[in-house]
Amino acid sequence: MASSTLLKVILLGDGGVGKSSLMNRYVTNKFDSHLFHTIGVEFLNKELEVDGKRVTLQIWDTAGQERFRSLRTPFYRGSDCCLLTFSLDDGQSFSNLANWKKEFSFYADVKDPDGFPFVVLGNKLDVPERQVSGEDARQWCRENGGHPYFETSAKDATNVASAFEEAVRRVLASDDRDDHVIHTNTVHLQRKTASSPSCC
Ligand SMILES: Nc1nc2c(ncn2[C@@H]2O[C@H](COP(=O)(O)OP(=O)(O)OP(=O)(O)O)[C@@H](O)[C@H]2O)c(=O)[nH]1
Repeated sequence: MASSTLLKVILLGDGGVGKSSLMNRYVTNKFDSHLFHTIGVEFLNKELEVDGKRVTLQIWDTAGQERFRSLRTPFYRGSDCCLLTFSLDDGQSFSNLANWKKEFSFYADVKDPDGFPFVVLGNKLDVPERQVSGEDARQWCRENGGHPYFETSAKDATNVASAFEEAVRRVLASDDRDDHVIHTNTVHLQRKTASSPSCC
């Protein structure tokens, strides 16, 4: 019987840092330079194999703008991994990482935030006007739980797949629960496409 592990990964970070773009780049390999702000949450599924293990990644993209807070927070529970995202050309989005970690941990009911599989993404690596150095970002990660750090570009696809794969590795390393396993002859997961995202 073919089986796959279902993992829920959630993207958080300020509005405009590139969460939707990262999800779209990873799942559909496309980039849109005129994306609208997300309202609430959307998700796409991606199937992949990591270290010989089949995984169905359910990627949840959330609205980063403060006014959508009450629409996104109900979807944090049950996340296996959280991608804390900021933009390398926006120092404020980096300063806000701690708030995002706190908001996620509260609404997802995470008892030990530093032990949870967070992965930090500094996006828009392709933009020359950089405001956050790699050293500052790595230091923040070291001081806040030792989370892995990736500098990505949704625009030119740099490091996007590596970041999601590392997220999967972190979860698999931290979690052997059997309740993630789905059997493909008993459960049919509908593949979502970028043209018809699920929107809540
Ligand atoms: N140059 C460059 N632009 C990017 C990159 N990623 C996203 N963008 C652009 O940044 C803008 C915002 O991207 P989104 O993906 O909508 O950002 P978001 O974090 O989902 O925003 P919210 O939905 O408001 O939370 C869009 O114009 C994107 O085209 C990147 O890696 N490089």
